[in-house]
Parts: sequence; structure tokens; C-alpha cells
Amino acid sequence: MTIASPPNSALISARNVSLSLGRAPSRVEILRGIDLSVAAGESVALLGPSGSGKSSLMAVLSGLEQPSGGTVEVAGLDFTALDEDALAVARRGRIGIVLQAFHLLPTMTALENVAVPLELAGERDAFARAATELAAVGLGHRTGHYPAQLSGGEQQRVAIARALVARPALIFADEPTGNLDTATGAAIMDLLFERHAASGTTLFVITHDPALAARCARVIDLADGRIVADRVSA
Ligand SMILES: Nc1ncnc2c1ncn2[C@@H]1O[C@H](COP(=O)(O)OP(=O)(O)OP(=O)(O)O)[C@@H](O)[C@H]1O
Repeated sequence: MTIASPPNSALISARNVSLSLGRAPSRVEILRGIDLSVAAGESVALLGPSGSGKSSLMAVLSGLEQPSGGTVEVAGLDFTALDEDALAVARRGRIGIVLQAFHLLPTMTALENVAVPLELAGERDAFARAATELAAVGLGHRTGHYPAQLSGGEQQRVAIARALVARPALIFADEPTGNLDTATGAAIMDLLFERHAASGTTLFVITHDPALAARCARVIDLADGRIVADRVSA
């Protein structure tokens, strides 16, 4: 008789993940045997020197990039078995991504930037939900503005509203405050942590900022493509 293994309760489960890019002799080993499990509701900071592979690991865990080896499961779905289109569908509604450069569409208003991805996903009340989300990040009075008419902090709020509006279980943020002054950056992080606390959203944040890392319950150190420390935050 075969005994079934228990269901994997981790929200993110990476096993022996490797990533190499380029061809020999200039092939670069970016991730080397990453094993990582993140439970639903955790807040995780990913630290490490420049070039250690943080953004690459995030790209692999969020389904933006396929690893060269190993497996990545998110919410029980084997990302490594999916093609690009299926990955895009899998990310939709499950994963929100916030990057250092806000990546807003310059020809769309704040409201359209937040609503359009939802609308493309077939949500009928996309604009109403986008307006609610913009109000929640303190931009209810700026919905008709274009990105160029907004400050850096306001643009990042729009990017956060866009990431949160589909109510994803998992938020990835890659140095979300890197382009902002300290006070604005702290306010932006408050938004992400408020959502984490209120909705149990799992938060995975890449940062160089020790103060920001200390706000996460768990801190992972990456060096040269490997996890070298995985600890409870001090
Ligand atoms: N498309 C690519 N082709 C070749 N090498 C790449 C590519 N993307 C990233 N790399 C290399 O992979 C390594 C890891 O890059 P990555 O951006 O993941 O590091 P990081 O830890 O996020 O760095 P930073 O803190 O500077 O953003 C770097 O040496 C980088 O030059």
C-alpha cells in the first residue's frame, strides 16, 4: 500500500532551484540549489549584496522567470510545469508585484493604471474597485492624474494599489522604497505591512535597508546565489 504524502501546506515551496544564464564560456550561475519554504501569512525580507541573486530569486518565485533546474510551487501549483501564458494566468489574482521603478503606463491615469489589469482579467467592476484601492492608499484625490503629474511616492502608491487591487495572497516587493526619501519610503512600507496585518497577505520584500528588514518576521540572507542564513527577525 502506498501512503500518500501530506499536502504541501507551504504557500511557496522551492526545491533545489538553480538559474544559469548565457552560454559557455560566459555562462553565469545566478542561483545555486535554493531550498525555501514560505508559509501563508509570513513576512520575509530577502537581504544580500548587490548581484547575489535577490531579484532573480524573486523572478523565479513569482513566476516571471523559469529556473534552469529544480521546482517552484506556489499555492500548490507547480510553476515549473507551466508555459509563459499559463504562468501569466497563474499569477493573476494570486501574486502582486511591486518594483523599485514603478512601471506605470505613462499614457494612462492613475485610475486606469490600477483598473486596466483587472478589466483585462474580466472583472466587471474594475474601475470601482480601482477607485476604492486608490482611496485606500491615500490617492482618492489623484485618480485622474497621469504618472508624470505625480510625485515618486504617489507613483509608488499607484503601483501598490495596482498590486493589491486583485487581493493577491502573495505580494513580492523588490526594493519598493529604493527611489524614495526615507519618510516617503516608510509610509509606503506602512501600506504593505497594514495589508499584511489586516488580510494575512504574505509579504516577500527585497531590501538593502536593515530597518525595513527588521519589520519582517523572517530574514533570509543570500550570497552568491545561495541562502546563507534564514532567521527569525531580531
Ligand atoms: N539576463 C541576465 N544575463 C546575464 N546575467 C544576468 C542577467 N540578469 C542578472 N544577471 C546577473 O545575475 C546576478 C544576480 O543578479 P540579481 O539582479 O538577481 O542580483 P541582486 O542581488 O538582485 O542585485 P541588486 O541588489 O544589485 O539588485 C548578477 O551578477 C547579474 O549581473
